[in-house]
Amino acid sequence: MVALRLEDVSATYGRRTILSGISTGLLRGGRLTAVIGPNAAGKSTLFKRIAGLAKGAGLVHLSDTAEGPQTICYMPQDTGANAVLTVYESVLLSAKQGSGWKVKEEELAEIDRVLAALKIDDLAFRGLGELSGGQRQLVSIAQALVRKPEVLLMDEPTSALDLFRQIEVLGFMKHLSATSGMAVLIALHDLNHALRYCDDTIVINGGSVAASGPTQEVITADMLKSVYRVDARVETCSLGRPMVIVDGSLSAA
Ligand SMILES: Nc1ncnc2c1ncn2[C@@H]1O[C@H](COP(=O)(O)OP(=O)(O)OP(=O)(O)O)[C@@H](O)[C@H]1O
Repeated sequence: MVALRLEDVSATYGRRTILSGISTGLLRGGRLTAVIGPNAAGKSTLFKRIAGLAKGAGLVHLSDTAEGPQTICYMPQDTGANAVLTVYESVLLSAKQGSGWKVKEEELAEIDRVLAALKIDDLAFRGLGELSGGQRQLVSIAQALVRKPEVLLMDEPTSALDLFRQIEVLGFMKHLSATSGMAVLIALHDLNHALRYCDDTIVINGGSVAASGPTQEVITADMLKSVYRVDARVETCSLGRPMVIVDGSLSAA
């Protein structure tokens, strides 16, 4: 199964250093890893650096992988709407990236499966330009999944989704990574989603790793205070699940 490890990774835009000294343990296939941290901490930049879309020193180690074009897939936070294509065409185009243009039956069947799994099969022949923000986000997820990457980097994939869709998508990703062996890294702002769905969590703050490890060990009141500047508690709800309860911001206290 694929495993990803970062060794002293940095990232720069021009002369500006955004990330430095980012090292991780083995991020294994079959697991979901949350990447959390405040706005502008460097989460998207980290994903771009891993995907080879940003420059910087250090090493991105990938083991037990075929290292083809489908190895790493980055699903960006903002996906523009190409009004010319239908949903189906855009997903097919993504599936064919890096391979020939001959379309096989099983590729079409896979697109049907992914659209159905994300419950957007009814949108297949609608133009991208006429979709809502949440619908477009689901299409972006479909475009990433049909490529069947070994490492999937999802940048805030649920930010435009309603509550029902958020838990559907995250539950589906957890199931998919466990069954397919894909390593999934998800940038998230909702820390309760990280606690519920993600095995491990990496906290980025000011371009460095502030904490990393099993999610429940990482998301603590102390971390929330030092990284997010909020007074918060992590308590067990009536169903036995840990939950973040925010009492206020430190600057307002
Ligand atoms: N193309 C770019 N050129 C120069 N600076 C950039 C570029 N993209 C991002 N930055 C800067 O890099 C820093 C990190 O941005 P990044 O998008 O990685 O943060 P983030 O943690 O994903 O933030 P958010 O939670 O707000 O999405 C920010 O200060 C941002 O202004």
